[in-house]
Amino acid sequence: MTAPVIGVLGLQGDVREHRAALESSGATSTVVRRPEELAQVDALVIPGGESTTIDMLTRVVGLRDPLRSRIAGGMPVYGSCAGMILLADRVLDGHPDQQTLAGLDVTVRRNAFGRQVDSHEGDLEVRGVGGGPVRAVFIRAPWVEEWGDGVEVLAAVEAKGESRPVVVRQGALLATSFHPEVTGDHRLHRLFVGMVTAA
Ligand SMILES: NC(=O)CC[C@H](N)C(=O)O
Repeated sequence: MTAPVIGVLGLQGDVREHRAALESSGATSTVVRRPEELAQVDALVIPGGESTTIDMLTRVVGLRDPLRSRIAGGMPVYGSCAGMILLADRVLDGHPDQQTLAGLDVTVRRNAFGRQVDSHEGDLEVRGVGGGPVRAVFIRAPWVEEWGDGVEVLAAVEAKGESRPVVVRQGALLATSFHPEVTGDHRLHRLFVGMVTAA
């Protein structure tokens, strides 16, 4: 079987690191910055950054509607951090003008972990990812506050007295609150490439 072609949305964030992680997980990777480039890919990674900025830039470059329709049409997408926010159907603490690409039946809270712990790390068991805990690097990260029946919670952390999902999956959509591309551990990218191959 030929390797799936997975695009990395190249408007902001760790584009090079995501591409390297995808390539080492058996995919061919490419950068997506224009609608013509989106049309060439089987699947997409949306890196972290600032969700309001990425939202604004997708509109500027004419990618917002093509992205929304590819996602609604079942294209596999992995969103990390701001990418999780962009996939969410509902956002708490968003900017008043902020919109998302939608698809994932979750409500996410932006910057959920609060000021004292803007950035932190921890080891997490992720369902479906073998080989021991994953080092999770959270940077002004969101968490999932509500989720629909079709959403599988693959990992959660305890915060403010409750269990907060930080890795979720719904069909061909995968989202993490943290940044796996910065640790050199490619198991989450491998999970996603497996989802793309199966789709
Ligand atoms: N590391 C990140 O992607 C941070 C996300 C950012 N706080 C936002 O709301 O978009």
